[in-house]
Amino acid sequence: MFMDPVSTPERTKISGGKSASGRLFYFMGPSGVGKDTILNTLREIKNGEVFFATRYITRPVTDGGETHIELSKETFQKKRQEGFFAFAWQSHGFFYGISARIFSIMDEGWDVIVNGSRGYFPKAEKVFPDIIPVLVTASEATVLQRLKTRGREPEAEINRRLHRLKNFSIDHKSLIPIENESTPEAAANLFLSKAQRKTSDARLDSCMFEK
Ligand SMILES: Nc1ncnc2c1ncn2[C@@H]1O[C@H](COP(=O)(O)OP(=O)(O)O)[C@@H](O)[C@H]1O
Ligand SMILES: O=P(O)(O)OC[C@H]1O[C@H](OP(=O)(O)OP(=O)(O)O)[C@H](O)[C@@H]1O
Repeated sequence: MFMDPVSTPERTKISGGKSASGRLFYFMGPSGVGKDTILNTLREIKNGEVFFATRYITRPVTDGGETHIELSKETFQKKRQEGFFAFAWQSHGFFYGISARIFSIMDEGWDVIVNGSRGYFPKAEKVFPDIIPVLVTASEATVLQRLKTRGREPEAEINRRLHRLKNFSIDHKSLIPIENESTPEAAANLFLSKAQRKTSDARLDSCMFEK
């Protein structure tokens, strides 16, 4: 299935505030740690304006999980060559991409959130040096339980994903670490509090915290 990205409701407009220039938050963390769940919780919080980038993936939409745009491998590679993607990587036997639209969205003043890969992060940082990494973590036991509960992958694939759990260390001056051992709401609010701008033009962030 292919959906026209222009008609995709990626943007969640909540309260009407805009900052001068948008920031790029790059969520990452091991499979099953809860990234999608936290992002869905963030979407539901009605007190901010953020652009959530939809992912283009060669994984069938029928596999469940996040709402992504499914592309065939051929279409993905064609779009990649045409410069359609800001970020593109390969993992778990699939191709993943984030549209280059995020750059014009940020130019318009929107903060952007993408769901990325730890393995790809060094390249993403080269593409956009002001990127703000957000690393979601939980214990191995918690992640294993969550992968089993989600039930999207067979056991062998769950074991492969667990194997990648601790294979990355992210050392970055702007890193926002988010431990997701409590509720998704707690993790989402932790992110919002850490993402608050320190400067006085924090219109977006003050909107985020309006009750
Ligand atoms: N804080 C949490 N508490 C309980 N269950 C969670 C929490 N965060 C995520 N989950 C569950 O864990 C599973 C994996 O979460 P998901 O968001 O798909 O992870 P990821 O996107 O990182 O692979 C899902 O079944 C989800 O409902
Ligand atoms: O380099 P890593 O940090 O290990 O990440 C590899 C890939 O795994 C996750 O995707 P995907 O949505 O397929 O998996 P998940 O839903 O199980 O996290 C993540 O978003 C990356 O695309």
